[in-house]
Amino acid sequence: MASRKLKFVTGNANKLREVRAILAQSGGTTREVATAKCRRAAELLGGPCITEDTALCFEALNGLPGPYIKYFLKELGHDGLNKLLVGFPTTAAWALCTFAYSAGPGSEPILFEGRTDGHVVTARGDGKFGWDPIFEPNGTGQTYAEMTPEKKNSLSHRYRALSKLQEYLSTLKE
Ligand SMILES: O=P(O)(O)OP(=O)(O)OP(=O)(O)OC[C@H]1O[C@@H](n2cnc3c(O)ncnc32)[C@H](O)[C@@H]1O
Ligand SMILES: [Mg+2]
Repeated sequence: MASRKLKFVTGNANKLREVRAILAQSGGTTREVATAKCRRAAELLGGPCITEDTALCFEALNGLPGPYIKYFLKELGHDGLNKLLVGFPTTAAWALCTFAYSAGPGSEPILFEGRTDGHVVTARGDGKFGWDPIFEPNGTGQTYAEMTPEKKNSLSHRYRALSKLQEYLSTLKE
């Protein structure tokens, strides 16, 4: 199957420089992890599939733990993740969700990213899901764990990525 590389068309070198910088910031590694997972899933399934990866990125640590958050959370817990940032000038962080769609084995996965910006805080709320208690999206005054599911799903990294995926899938149906 022909690979479908997406091309950014511009005659403006400044646009290109800024788009490159912003994409690099959103994590080359995150996209590599998401692409590899989806490619492998499509091979194993022998058909089209969707996978999802979630990263939690600390500004003070240049985006780490990023896609490795699962292991950091497991080993350090909510408290340990807060302690990681002691001594740094900022607790700013962003949650990044990457959906990957593959049309089937050998077909290059297409990625859909959603980002929500916020801060890492001392755990608050009823934490049933991962790092929800320690992530407070900007302007909400609540951690993900303190929000109703409806509220989280109206502003979350996952909601934003899924909107893009949904839009793409709706164009395939035509
Ligand atoms: O099989 P997969 O889909 O990979 O599921 P996973 O649990 O391994 O998930 P990831 O590899 O994406 O790792 C992300 C980590 O972040 C956690 N996580 C993912 N989405 C989250 C969210 O919306 N709120 C809080 N924690 C989340 C999740 O529990 C993992 O510990
Ligand atoms: Mg995983």
